[in-house]
Amino acid sequence: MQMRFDGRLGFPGGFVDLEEGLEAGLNRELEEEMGLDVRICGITEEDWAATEVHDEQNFVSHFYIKKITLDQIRQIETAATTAKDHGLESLGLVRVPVYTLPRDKAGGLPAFLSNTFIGTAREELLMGLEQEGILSHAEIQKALKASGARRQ
Ligand SMILES: O=c1[nH]cnc2c1ncn2[C@@H]1O[C@H](COP(=O)(O)OP(=O)(O)O)[C@@H](O)[C@H]1O
Repeated sequence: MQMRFDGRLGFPGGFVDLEEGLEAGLNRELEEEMGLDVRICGITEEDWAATEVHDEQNFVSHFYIKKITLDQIRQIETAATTAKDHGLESLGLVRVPVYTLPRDKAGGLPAFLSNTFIGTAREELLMGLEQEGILSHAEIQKALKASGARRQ
């Protein structure tokens, strides 16, 4: 995820121009915000995961999930600090702790979830973790309970 300019956590992305198309617009935003080399890890239609209509705010959001290797993650993290929007729209990439610290049962993912997220980003994170089999539904519920946050 990334720390946004407004101090909230969210996913890299942004508004897409009608004429450019969804994946092209997303890849443009990923390049601007985190310096993603779209020739190596570009997003395609096959990575689509969910769509949500936001009636009150008058927009539709699309969420994509792409599995990449640890090497690719490292490359992206290294490039991110030289991206066009680094220090402006994006204040840095953030890895998500997907464990709970046994010490206090609230460190790790529960503590991470108690941060402030933009829009439905927390929901999207949890959906992605479950959909990709990284955490079970029960593990997510447990982390949410320990975090004091409620699933929307
Ligand atoms: O990661 C995300 N998940 C879900 N919704 C998001 C995410 N990032 C931004 N949004 C939503 O998209 C809309 C525009 O967000 P943002 O504040 O980034 O654009 P802006 O800077 O052009 O106003 C907001 O309504 C926000 O709630």
